[in-house]
Amino acid sequence: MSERSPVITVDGPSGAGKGTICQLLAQHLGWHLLDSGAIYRVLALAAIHHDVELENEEALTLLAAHLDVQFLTGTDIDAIKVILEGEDVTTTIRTQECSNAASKVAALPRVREALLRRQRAFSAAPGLVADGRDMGTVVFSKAPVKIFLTASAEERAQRRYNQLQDKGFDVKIDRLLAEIIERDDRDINRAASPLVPAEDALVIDTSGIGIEDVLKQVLEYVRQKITVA
Ligand SMILES: Nc1ncnc2c1ncn2[C@@H]1O[C@H](COP(=O)(O)OP(=O)(O)OP(=O)(O)O)[C@@H](O)[C@H]1O
Ligand SMILES: Nc1ccn([C@@H]2O[C@H](COP(=O)(O)O)[C@@H](O)[C@H]2O)c(=O)n1
Repeated sequence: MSERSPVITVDGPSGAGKGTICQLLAQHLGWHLLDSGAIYRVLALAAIHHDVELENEEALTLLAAHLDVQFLTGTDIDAIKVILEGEDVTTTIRTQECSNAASKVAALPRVREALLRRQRAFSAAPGLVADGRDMGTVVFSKAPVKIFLTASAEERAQRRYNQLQDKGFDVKIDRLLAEIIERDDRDINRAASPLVPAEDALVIDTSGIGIEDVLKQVLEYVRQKITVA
């Protein structure tokens, strides 16, 4: 990691608003963006494509070390394309199947280890906004600004429901809530890099707080901690 490039880490459970806030923050600051969850999602999809079992740590570690993935940024930071082995998988990696598979492969310590260098390589001038579960605790543990976003499971399920309904998907909120609880449980209780706020992170419970107000709180905190434009 380049010592001169500051990193803002944003961790938290699924649906807490990390992706939304990280994109707005990176856009506002003109910084790079790391969506680390996308890397785990791509690995899970590669495993499915290559018939690798999601519990096979050895094979998955090898796959992770040689993962042929590209993140293509156009003029717009919110239009990042994800390319796996030459195929555009931007939409496919967002399916529920990939979400669940990602949280299974992410529980394996050697897989996480194999992806560390790839994630740290995103750190570059003028700065990086890093979105994930262990950005502040492990990947960028020396980051000068650490934020942990959370919200009740019910509110996160409702947000996901609204998001999927807007996209025309027919979904059941009970099923979304059950999947969120199951994924939280796996992420929080795994031995390797569990989902937990860094000791020096600002924790923001976004339940009942709109996106603009969360962004305002985050920006105020960033300005308290480091000098930014
Ligand atoms: N504070 C908020 N209030 C209401 N809706 C929100 C808020 N933050 C985010 N959302 C909405 O909730 C949905 C999920 O947000 P987002 O994708 O940013 O979550 P996430 O934490 O990145 O989840 P994941 O880890 O699963 O990718 C989006 O539709 C987003 O617009
Ligand atoms: N730093 C990270 C990021 C993600 N994960 C795992 O991947 C799953 C998908 O992540 P999204 O942020 O895209 O929803 C997530 O449930 C985690 O299991 C991780 O372990 N570490």
